[in-house]
Amino acid sequence: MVGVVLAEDLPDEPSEEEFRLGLRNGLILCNALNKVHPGAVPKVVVNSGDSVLHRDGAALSAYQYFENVRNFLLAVQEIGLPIFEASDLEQGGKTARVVDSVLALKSYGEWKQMGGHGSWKYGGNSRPSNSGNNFLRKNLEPFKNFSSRNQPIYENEVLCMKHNLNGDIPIESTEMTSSHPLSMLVHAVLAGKRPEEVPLLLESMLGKVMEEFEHRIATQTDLVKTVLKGLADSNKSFGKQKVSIDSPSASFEMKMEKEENNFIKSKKEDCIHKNTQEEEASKDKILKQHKMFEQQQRDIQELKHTLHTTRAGMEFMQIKYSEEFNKLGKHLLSLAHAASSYHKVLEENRKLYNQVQDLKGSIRVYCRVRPFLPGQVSSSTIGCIADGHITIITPSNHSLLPYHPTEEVFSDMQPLIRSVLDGYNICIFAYGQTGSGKTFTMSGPKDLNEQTQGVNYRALGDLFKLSEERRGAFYYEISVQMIEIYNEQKNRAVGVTALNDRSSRSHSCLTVHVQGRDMTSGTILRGCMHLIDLAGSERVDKSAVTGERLKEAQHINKSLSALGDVISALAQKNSHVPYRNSKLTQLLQDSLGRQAKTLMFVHISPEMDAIGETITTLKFAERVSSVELGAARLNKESEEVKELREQVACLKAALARKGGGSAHLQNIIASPDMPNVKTPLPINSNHQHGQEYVNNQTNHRKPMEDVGNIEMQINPSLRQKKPSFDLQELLMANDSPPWLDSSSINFQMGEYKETDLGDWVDKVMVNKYETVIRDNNSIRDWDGDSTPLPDFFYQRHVSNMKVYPEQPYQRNATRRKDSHDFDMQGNRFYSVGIDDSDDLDIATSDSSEADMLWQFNLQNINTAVNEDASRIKKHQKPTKSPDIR
Ligand SMILES: Nc1ncnc2c1ncn2[C@@H]1O[C@H](COP(=O)(O)OP(=O)(O)OP(=O)(O)O)[C@@H](O)[C@H]1O
Repeated sequence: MVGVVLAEDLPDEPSEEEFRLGLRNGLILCNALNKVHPGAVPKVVVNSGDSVLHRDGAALSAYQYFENVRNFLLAVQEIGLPIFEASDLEQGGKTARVVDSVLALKSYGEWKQMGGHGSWKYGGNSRPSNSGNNFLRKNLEPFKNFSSRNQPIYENEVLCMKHNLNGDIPIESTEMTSSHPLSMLVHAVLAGKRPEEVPLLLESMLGKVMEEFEHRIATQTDLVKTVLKGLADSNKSFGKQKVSIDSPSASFEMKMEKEENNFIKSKKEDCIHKNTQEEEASKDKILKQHKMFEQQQRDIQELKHTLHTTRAGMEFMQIKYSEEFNKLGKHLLSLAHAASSYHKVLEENRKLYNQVQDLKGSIRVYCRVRPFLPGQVSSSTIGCIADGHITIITPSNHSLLPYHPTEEVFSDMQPLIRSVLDGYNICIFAYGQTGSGKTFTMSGPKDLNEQTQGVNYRALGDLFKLSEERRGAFYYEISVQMIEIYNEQKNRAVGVTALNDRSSRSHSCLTVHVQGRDMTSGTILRGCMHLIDLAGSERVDKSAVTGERLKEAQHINKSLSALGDVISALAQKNSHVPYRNSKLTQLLQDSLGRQAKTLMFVHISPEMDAIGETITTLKFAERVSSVELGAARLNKESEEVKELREQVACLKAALARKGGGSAHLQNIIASPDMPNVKTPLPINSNHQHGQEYVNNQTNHRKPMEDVGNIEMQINPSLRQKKPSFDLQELLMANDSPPWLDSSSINFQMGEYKETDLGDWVDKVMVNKYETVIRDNNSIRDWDGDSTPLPDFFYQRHVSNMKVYPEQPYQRNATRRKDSHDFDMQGNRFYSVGIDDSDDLDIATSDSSEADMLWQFNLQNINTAVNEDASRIKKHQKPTKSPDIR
């Protein structure tokens, strides 16, 4: 209410002592009273000096101190509010009375603020009363203890009291000075009474007073007991309270005790509340800890479960691991085995590599001199063979050459033969005049035994042996095919000539196909080796042959000439190598050239009368040895080849569904001219079987008279059934050109069937077949049915194929110097010109060219071919030369 007084204010929550000290100078009290009742204290004394006021009041003058408190008390008294004694503001005073007075003042102020309606009542210990008659003055005794100035006040009060009560009462002023209020009350009651009434009045009054006191004491006692009991019940933990009710005389003290009890109670309640809160907090904490504990238990269970699962998994993994480990061990073992085998192969290849380097760039040429035959007594023309030079000596000199058995010869060429297993194409052929020992080298003598075995046997034996050694690193399939080219046909023939009673009249071709699969990498290696025992070159006049023999000789010489041409073209690095000029060179195409390793055995005879042939042969050998072929190519199977194989398989399957002519086509597909297609010849890879096969083949070599074709030669009608593919015959048999008329093809194929040609398929058959494919984009069976071809086959095979004419066409074409490639483009044929005017001169200087002429009008046939084929029917009727047939 009063705000800050003298720069100091009471604290917000002052202690009792602070409260007392704050009120001690009376400034707050006076100001507060003035606020409530303006002008109640007209003059409030404020410290005039500069000294700072202290709560202990040391700086205050007694005057100031007393004046304010006195004025306050007087004013309050005037209003009718409960008062206190000035000493209550001193240390040890009863502050409860001060508090009561202040609270009464506060209540009074609030009542006035509300308008002051009605009578103001205060619920404190003292009840103010506006009634002057009922007013009980307070004991002002304490003021007497102050300065002398107290006396006037006291006196004034007494006077005032006298005046107020009853001035008429004849009471002595000294009695009126009785300090006890009760005396004043008594005086007031007794005033004006008669003396005889006083005892009764006093008795009655005292009785009532006693009643009232007793009643109040009882009430207060009950109240205190109730409170104490409640406190004791609710706060046993705080100990017993010592409550004294021995002083029922002081209501203020009781009130204060009550307040104190209330305060204590509230404090205790606060403590209880605080404890309760702490307990609740503790409970919450425990609850949380319990929940956390439970959660941890669950987590532990989960972890245990996970651990169990993981352990089981680990055990399972361990088992699996040990199994895998065992498997791996086995696998490693096999790999180690394969690796060791592979290393062996590598080692071997390394050795071979040097030999390959030796061979690189040239055809290896061996020269073998046949020794004199038993019974022959003659001087050798061969003087010395050393350092690549062969000395031919004159008859006057004689020389004895060291004899080299076939075993020794073979060991020298063995690495070359072995390279077929590494995917190289090999060509070994024996060249030489008749009787010079070609067959002896390649196959062996008549009385064959292990020592006299020729190169063929030894090569096959070695290949099988080597493939067996490489087992584990490589898997080999070895196939063998035997072909003999007689008069540019299918056949083997031997006959008696003047120079050799067992003269080979055909070229014998033993071909070994090898397919090896690298067990480690899966790479496919393909190699093929031709072992060729050529028919003997001879001077026609010397061999004294006529008729068929002469013709044979001419064919032989011509094919050897073609071989010479190929060699020559290779030597000159011509872009075109005339492989197609003979069956022999066609057959050797993939093994005689820039992709293969070639070895030629040149055989010469030691006889003096063979010196001419010997020199010719050696010149040919010299020519051959000068050929540079370059590095041989390794035949590794690429993806494309794999695809081709699959396509061929598809094709075969498609043909198989059609039946009939599929077998023929399979033969065609499997022919040596089909690149990278495995031959269908069923050769067992077993060594023994292979040898037996070759033995059988050798055993089947019979004198010319014994073979069927000789018989057929004797009987021309039979001969015509052979698939000679004589154009003249064909044209006579069929009006329309064979490549345009399916019937002619059927005829040819039918003829083909009859001859039972085995695995060898004439190129012309392929050509004719291709024609059909090209024309109709389908495969036509012999009976005319057609099977649609897959596009890929057409694109990959047919479109890349060239057509090679049948031999009669070539023979007619040989008359021309110009040459043309045969091609399938536009369904037209172009003649292959063979410039063979010198062919026969190469190997057979005195061959009769007239005998080689074919009585066929080349101009006519070319015209017919290049123009409308149908016109051939009408206009082309070639005449047959009587010299030929
Ligand atoms: N190196 C040799 N050692 C012993 N005899 C040999 C030798 N070479 C060849 N002969 C014998 O010479 C004869 C003729 O040999 P071979 O038949 O092998 O000759 P060729 O060149 O094949 O003849 P053709 O070309 O006429 O077939 C045979 O009796 C053969 O045994």
